[in-house]
Amino acid sequence: MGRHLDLRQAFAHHPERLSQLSQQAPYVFADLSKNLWQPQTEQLLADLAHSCGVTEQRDAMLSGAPINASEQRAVMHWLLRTPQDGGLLQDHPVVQQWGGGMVQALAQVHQTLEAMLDLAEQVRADARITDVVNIGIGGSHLGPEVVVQALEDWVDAGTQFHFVSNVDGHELGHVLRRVRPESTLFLIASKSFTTAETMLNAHSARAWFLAHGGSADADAACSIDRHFVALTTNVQAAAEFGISRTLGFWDWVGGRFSLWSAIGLPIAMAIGAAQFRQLLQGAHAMDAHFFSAAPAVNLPMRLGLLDVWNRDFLGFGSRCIAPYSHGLRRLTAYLQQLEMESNGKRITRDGQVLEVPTAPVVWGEPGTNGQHAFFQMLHQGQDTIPVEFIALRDGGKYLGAHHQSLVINAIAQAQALMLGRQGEGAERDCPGNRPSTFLLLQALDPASLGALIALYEHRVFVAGAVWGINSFDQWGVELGKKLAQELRARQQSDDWAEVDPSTLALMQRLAESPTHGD
Ligand SMILES: O=P(O)(O)OC[C@H]1O[C@H](O)[C@H](O)[C@@H](O)[C@@H]1O
Repeated sequence: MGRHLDLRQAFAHHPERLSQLSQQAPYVFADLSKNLWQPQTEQLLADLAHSCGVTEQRDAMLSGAPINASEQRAVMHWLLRTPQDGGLLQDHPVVQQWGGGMVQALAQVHQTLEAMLDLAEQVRADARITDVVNIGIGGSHLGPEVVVQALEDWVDAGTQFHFVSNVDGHELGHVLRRVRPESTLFLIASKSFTTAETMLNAHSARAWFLAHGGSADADAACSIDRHFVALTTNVQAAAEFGISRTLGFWDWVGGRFSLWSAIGLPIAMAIGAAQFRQLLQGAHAMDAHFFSAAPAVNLPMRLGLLDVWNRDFLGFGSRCIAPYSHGLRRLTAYLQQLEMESNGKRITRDGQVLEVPTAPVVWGEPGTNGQHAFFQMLHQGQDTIPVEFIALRDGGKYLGAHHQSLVINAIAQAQALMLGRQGEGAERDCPGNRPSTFLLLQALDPASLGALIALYEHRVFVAGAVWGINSFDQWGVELGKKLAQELRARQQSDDWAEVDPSTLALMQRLAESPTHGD
């Protein structure tokens, strides 16, 4: 049913294969027929999902239950794009059961959304602001960056958006050399407002601002108050930093799920309030599909189960994402955090070591560039690597011939992976029978992009629910941060005073005494 399936034979004997293994979902058409599975496979996987209680776990998320158990938090990023009246979910039986707490949470969501959109429109109307610098990392960076880049057709040409994330001074320096304090707005984006890279970048930006004509005096024309905004759940820490304008959000919004919240302010500034609402609307349409559609025609369910099939039954250790769209050139980086930080885990929710592999390595680059870089391995390498093509039905205003060429290349590559080539000599032959998924997005517009991102969020949920892991915490990132803090303290301590702070001396000293007190 899996590795022994010959896709060429399957299509030859079952012309109905495409219609059985593809479907339309909101803004996205998915062709799953070139994967190494059969309709019966999907039925068995649906039985597996049923036995793992995936639907019950999904409904628990919709009820506002604290399903992120290790942090005792609800998981409600989907609430951020739910209309005040519940929208397409208002008749859902679980929503019908919502208590006052959920109703109040939804009201707070809309209160914050209106404040955020008002601020966004104020900045867009202020001709003095020509540059917006978002300082944040991880979920406080990747989501806003991919959306602002993807929706550049809607971005006001009069304002430049910069995303600074790395602690490497080159990145912040590159931006500061190109902006002026009086025409720049700094967004300090950090859910915790403690992340070391973001805090150092924020302090350096403030120092630069004050050294180049900015003032700490709230009444000054070019003041911290007017030129810095904090996006965080930690309002107190933002105030201590000296920022008076803060847009807050809630603990039940995970960092990698936060672009729909105040973290999305740079998006709203870039595309405007109306288009930001379209982004939310597209995601909500996908939410309603995920929470309501039957498993057999529930695209996030089918894709999440396909991920389990490819990883655990076929043993594929990675998945290549190939967006055939320059606008989606940062999508893979975003999906790496979404998928690998959510499901890159070995312990189940009840503390047991998992016997099966979980999240694959997610990697890739836009097409057609990938065809000139790593597609050789995909066609003739020793490992089978599932490929995920993402193409646009409507290429927008850019040069029709270019879009046609782009989509034809994507389709041809999927076909070549499946068909392969035989009989032209060992070095020229391609084995074929290599799986791929083809996602055809309506267009690169706010609603379609919102739906696509929501599709990936829910797909990650489904795979995590089958594996029985908590897809919403990320304890693995704490150790490195802790060791970095200890190393910084050791480097500044007396007993290391004689150690040359150069990297090599540090590495040698660490080799002699790996941990504190050695
Ligand atoms: O938004 P912040 O609190 O600054 O956190 C930024 C990032 O820090 C860590 O890397 C977490 O693993 C990420 O999930 C988070 O997005």
